Amino acid sequence: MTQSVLKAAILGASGYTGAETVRLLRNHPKVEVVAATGNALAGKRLSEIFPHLSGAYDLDVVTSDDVRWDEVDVAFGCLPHGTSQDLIETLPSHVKVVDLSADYRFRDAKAYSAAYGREHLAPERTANAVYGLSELYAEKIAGADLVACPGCYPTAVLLVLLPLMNPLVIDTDTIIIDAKSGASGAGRGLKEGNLFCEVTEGVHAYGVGTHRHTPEIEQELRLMSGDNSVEVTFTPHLIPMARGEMVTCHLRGDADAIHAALVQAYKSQPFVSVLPLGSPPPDTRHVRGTNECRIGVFPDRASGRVIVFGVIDNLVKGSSGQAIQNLNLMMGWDQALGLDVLLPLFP
Ligand SMILES: NC(=O)C1=CN([C@@H]2O[C@H](COP(=O)(O)OP(=O)(O)OC[C@H]3O[C@@H](n4cnc5c(N)ncnc54)[C@H](OP(=O)(O)O)[C@@H]3O)[C@@H](O)[C@H]2O)C=CC1
Ligand SMILES: CC(=O)N[C@@H](CCC(=O)OP(=O)(O)O)C(=O)O
Repeated sequence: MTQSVLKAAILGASGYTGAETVRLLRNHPKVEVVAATGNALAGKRLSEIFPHLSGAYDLDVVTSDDVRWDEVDVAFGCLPHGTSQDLIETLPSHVKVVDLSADYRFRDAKAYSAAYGREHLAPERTANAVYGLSELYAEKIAGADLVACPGCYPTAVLLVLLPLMNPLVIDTDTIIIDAKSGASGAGRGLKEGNLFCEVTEGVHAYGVGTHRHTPEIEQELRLMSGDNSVEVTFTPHLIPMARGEMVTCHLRGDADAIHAALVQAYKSQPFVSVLPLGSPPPDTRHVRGTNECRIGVFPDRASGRVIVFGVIDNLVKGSSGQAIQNLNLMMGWDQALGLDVLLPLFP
């Protein structure tokens, strides 16, 4: 690839993460979006589906069969799990892939099948894909051809927990994670559970004890700690807002040591900030529309536990923003390229 501008196809541009990737790439000086795909919505223009994108790339939404792949350098996979591998496995080998689905997150194809209920088409490819948690795996991401972006919950959870794993500064027997997400985390597809009346004016847990992000989180904690017995209790909740996600991690350890490990891990990172001890807890509105993860550490003197909060925007750091950060790393560019222009939308 010698040209100065990389040509990108957005697979699933008619969905939330696809549209957000298009919006963010409008600011990117080294990437041009040349193709946008959809399924049911193919045949429309992008601005018909998403009027807010009329000032971005107003492309025709086509099916992937109609993309001129010889003109594409990189594909962002913003497709449902399963559909993603079906399509990615057909792409010509010169196309780099940044996948936002779960299809290449598991090193072990059997673990993928157990969590997602289908056989993997390319067990070797998933075994060798790089897990795209940008801050922790930048060296592996650099030069990779296929990067699997973490799920939105695992992104926030692992940014909090991975720096505490090696050296270990918490008790790994008692990790409890309480998580909350806005409804855009479930995608734009029509689902009863996403109807306004099902979401507004209430909060409910879902996937209790069974959520598919639990094995993804445990895979990464086990790899980092070298301890295959690490388990977590992970409970997600749906809350009545469009975007934003908060994870509350209840840990056993020393608050000062936990805070110091997090500060050390992220001291040179542009997109993760660890608040000083004693600051007010972070709020999803402090990172809304940005690629930032903000972390706050609080000792609970009465219980001896430590409570660590992480907040992200699920559509930016939890998906499209991190995907672009990963492309930057893959290409050897500044990881913040095109992403550091964003200030939070508040309130
Ligand atoms: N939403 C979030 O916060 C996050 C999502 N992710 C992951 O990113 C991926 C995309 O999520 P999201 O954008 O929310 O999903 P959406 O449901 O909003 O969008 C899905 C996209 O995939 C297309 N699509 C669906 N079925 C097919 C098919 N059979 N063939 C071709 N295209 C198809 C849709 O096209 P059309 O609408 O035209 O039918 C649409 O463009 C998922 O794997 C999700 O888990 C990851 C992190 C966060
Ligand atoms: C609110 C909501 O429904 N959230 C989704 C998570 C979306 C996500 O980011 O994860 P994946 O990429 O693994 O789909 C869920 O709980 O399944």
